[in-house]
Amino acid sequence: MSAPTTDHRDLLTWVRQVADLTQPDRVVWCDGSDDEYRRLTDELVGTGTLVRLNPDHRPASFWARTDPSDVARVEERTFICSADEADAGPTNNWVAPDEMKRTMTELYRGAMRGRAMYVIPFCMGPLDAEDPKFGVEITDSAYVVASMRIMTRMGSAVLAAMGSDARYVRALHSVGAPIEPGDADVPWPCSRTKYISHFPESREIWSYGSGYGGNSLLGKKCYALRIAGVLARDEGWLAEHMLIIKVTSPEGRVRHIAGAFPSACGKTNLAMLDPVLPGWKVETIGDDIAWMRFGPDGRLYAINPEFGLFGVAPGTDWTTNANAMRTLARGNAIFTNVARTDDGDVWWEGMGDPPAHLTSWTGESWTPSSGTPSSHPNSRFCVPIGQCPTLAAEYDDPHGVPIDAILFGGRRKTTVPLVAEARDWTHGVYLGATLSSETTAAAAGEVGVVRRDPMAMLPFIGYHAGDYVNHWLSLGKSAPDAALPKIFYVNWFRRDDDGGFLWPGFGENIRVLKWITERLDGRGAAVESPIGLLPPPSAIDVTGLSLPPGALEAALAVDPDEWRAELPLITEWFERFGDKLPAALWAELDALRARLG
Ligand SMILES: Nc1nc2c(ncn2[C@@H]2O[C@H](COP(=O)(O)OP(=O)(O)OP(=O)(O)O)[C@@H](O)[C@H]2O)c(=O)[nH]1
Ligand SMILES: O=C([O-])CC(=O)C(=O)O
Ligand SMILES: [Mn+2]
Repeated sequence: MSAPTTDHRDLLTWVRQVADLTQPDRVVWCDGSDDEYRRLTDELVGTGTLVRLNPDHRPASFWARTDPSDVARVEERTFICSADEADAGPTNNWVAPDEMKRTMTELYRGAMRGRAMYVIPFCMGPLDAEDPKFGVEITDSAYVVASMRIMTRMGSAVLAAMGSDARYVRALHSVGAPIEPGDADVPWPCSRTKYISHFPESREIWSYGSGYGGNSLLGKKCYALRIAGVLARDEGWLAEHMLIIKVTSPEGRVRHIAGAFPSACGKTNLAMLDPVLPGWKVETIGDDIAWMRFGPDGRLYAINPEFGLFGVAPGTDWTTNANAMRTLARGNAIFTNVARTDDGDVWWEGMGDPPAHLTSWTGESWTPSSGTPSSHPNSRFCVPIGQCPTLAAEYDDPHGVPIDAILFGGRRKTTVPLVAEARDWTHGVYLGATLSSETTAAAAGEVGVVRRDPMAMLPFIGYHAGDYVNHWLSLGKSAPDAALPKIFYVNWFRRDDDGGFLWPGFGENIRVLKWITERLDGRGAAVESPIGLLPPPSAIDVTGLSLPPGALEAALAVDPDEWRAELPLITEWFERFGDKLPAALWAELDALRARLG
């Protein structure tokens, strides 16, 4: 941590203006060094925000508990403040930019009193990219600085690369909890008033009141999806909520697959898949965000703009996601809202049998008979992606990897089969635009409610959702058909009558990926169905898998009655887009209705 070593005038001016407004005790320019990280985490241990875990179990790792009101993204308090209200569309909250800035300026006034104000220069994607995507986050949270160091490329090297005039996204964050003279700080400062605001025209992010990941690590959803999405629309590329993997067959055939699933619906797990089929290899490139642009050969190339993993803890175990467990075993992790064992390790639901005693995410003594989960369902681990044993060598390549297939997936108990293939790009965009999923604990609000979530981007589209699906359609026209990725629709979460999962998921998902790669190779059997091309059950390799009789058939089934019941829901969804809904998507819906009879 040092004085600014930059002559970037615009940045220096902005930092001074923010300090004048927010009145911090001191301004700290973050250099991203190990020393700085050690100092910050020591301070956080001092304030009780972090608890150091037992280094025998978890080297250089920490346990954090949030305020119980500050545990997830707050979609109700997230705003797209475009100049024109119409540009925010039917799926976003909108407030006029001037009005939002007036309101939030008053909230920021004096908001950092008694605190340090940290300046974090960061870059989304490799620094040696042709057009590096810089940002600077100003925050009064040391937890945010420590987390941003794991999640982004940040510090002195970024500031140097920005030179004196690089364009950057201004990302301002305050927990909104000034410390008045004589008052003590609390372990998790935050405010009841929360705003997560985006100004797409000026490429600014203003966040207030929350310290939780998606609301405060502004390089992630706010920049890499909502602001980058607007840039992508204007510049002809895609900023998507997708994992990226490299899949190698036993014959050595390499395929790259991107997949969009809503929050807490399986991206991190698929990104780190440990294949059960012999000879198959899956390597990780990204687990949450993909930036994709067409290369000179007409193919779509994807990079992961992030530097770390911010994964859902519950359900993560040696049996479900051994690679995540291996990544975490190397240490350097921050665990938020999980439970702590008496000997200084972490535990969460899904990690085998519970220990006899824990300290729960709310800080209370917990035993298996407590009757409540020990960890919050949206508890998270934050860890450098470089520690992932399956990280692909291509991860750092600024040109990215050519995408062969795109998966759209949701969490549906019924209706949606294990896998279906789109007939063509337009049909695939239709499948993405009508994607539905049950809500999860990743966002504040009710859990388990089916909602439409276009391309798993509902909370992250920074402009009109109709323009967004149109952008997808028009990109399909800009490349030769043969070069476009094939699109598939998947659902790992279908249930049987007793409520159990019909498909075992996790490492077994390689069986579905195998069929997908066979389809890419022009092999692999497929049968027509009203919703797309389906594998006959015999086309899924179930060697070594014992499923209950009829389970695979049930997982793959398309029930016309269930799909007829979807039609009015899809119609209602499309009507929300008004005249922005591309005619081609209405035509797809009409064709589906006709096929269902
Ligand atoms: N049954 C089943 N559950 C799964 C599967 N994959 C993931 N899950 C569970 O779904 C939850 C969320 O999975 P993640 O992989 O963390 O989801 P994500 O899409 O990365 O979530 P975000 O980080 O919020 O974007 C975890 O509890 C997983 O254990 C699967 O194939 N089958
Ligand atoms: O953004 C967050 O807070 C966590 C996350 O990855 C998601 O919700 O999709
Ligand atoms: Mn994830």
